[in-house]
Amino acid sequence: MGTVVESANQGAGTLPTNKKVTVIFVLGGPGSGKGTQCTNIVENFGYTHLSAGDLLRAEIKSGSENGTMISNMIKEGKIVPSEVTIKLLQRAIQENGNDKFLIDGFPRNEENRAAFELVTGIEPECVLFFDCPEEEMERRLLGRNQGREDDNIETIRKRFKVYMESSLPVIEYYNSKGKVRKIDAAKHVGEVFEAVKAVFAPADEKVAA
Ligand SMILES: Nc1ncnc2c1ncn2[C@@H]1O[C@H](COP(=O)(O)OP(=O)(O)O)[C@@H](O)[C@H]1O
Ligand SMILES: Nc1ccn([C@@H]2O[C@H](COP(=O)(O)OP(=O)(O)O)[C@@H](O)[C@H]2O)c(=O)n1
Ligand SMILES: [Mg+2]
Repeated sequence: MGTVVESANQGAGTLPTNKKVTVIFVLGGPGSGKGTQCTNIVENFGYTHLSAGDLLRAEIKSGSENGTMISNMIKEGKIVPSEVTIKLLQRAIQENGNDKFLIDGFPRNEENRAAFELVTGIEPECVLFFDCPEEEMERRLLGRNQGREDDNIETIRKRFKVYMESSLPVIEYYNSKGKVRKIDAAKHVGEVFEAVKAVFAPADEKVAA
């Protein structure tokens, strides 16, 4: 299995402004620990973290004309139309000085995936997939305490259904292209990060460590 560093030229894409970037998609069910591990990766490997959910929540707060629509979709656990989310991601990439991005919680369905590829021309370097049993994800979401309107049991069930029906096929698509790095996300945060590090660190560094 190639590491991120070994295959550094495969994941590049060029945005309309000609900015060349490397992108890793960070996927997994709601509550699998995507955001938590992205924070660790940022601290250790110099990536910039872009959470699609965070960008959508910021868009609601900014008083955007799409705010009510986005808010209603999130409360129902539905996936916001790609056009909206991709614009936010593109803007965030272009405004940032970094050229290495973790895109967390996107693409969440086939429409997200195909539209992003078409609009940005970016192919992900690889896909980090946090695999976690539903009952553990449910426990984590109910204990998250971030005041999120979608972290209630009714919406959580809807999000799990959307994940199974719409998001897992995207992971399967990338798996068939050999891009998925599957991580057992049911373990403690530190243990999960050890597995994440193995994806990022080149083989020679692993031997030296
Ligand atoms: N490995 C873990 N074990 C236990 N709790 C975790 C773990 N990873 C994250 N959490 C907690 O679970 C909740 C969901 O994690 P988060 O990173 O927000 O997941 P996601 O972005 O995939 O929804 C948070 O309260 C977080 O602190
Ligand atoms: N690509 C995306 C990502 C999130 N979202 C919406 O934002 C919600 C929260 O996403 P999130 O990534 O912050 O949620 P977690 O998986 O981190 O719990 C999702 O349930 C969707 O309603 C979306 O519509 N499209
Ligand atoms: Mg998250």
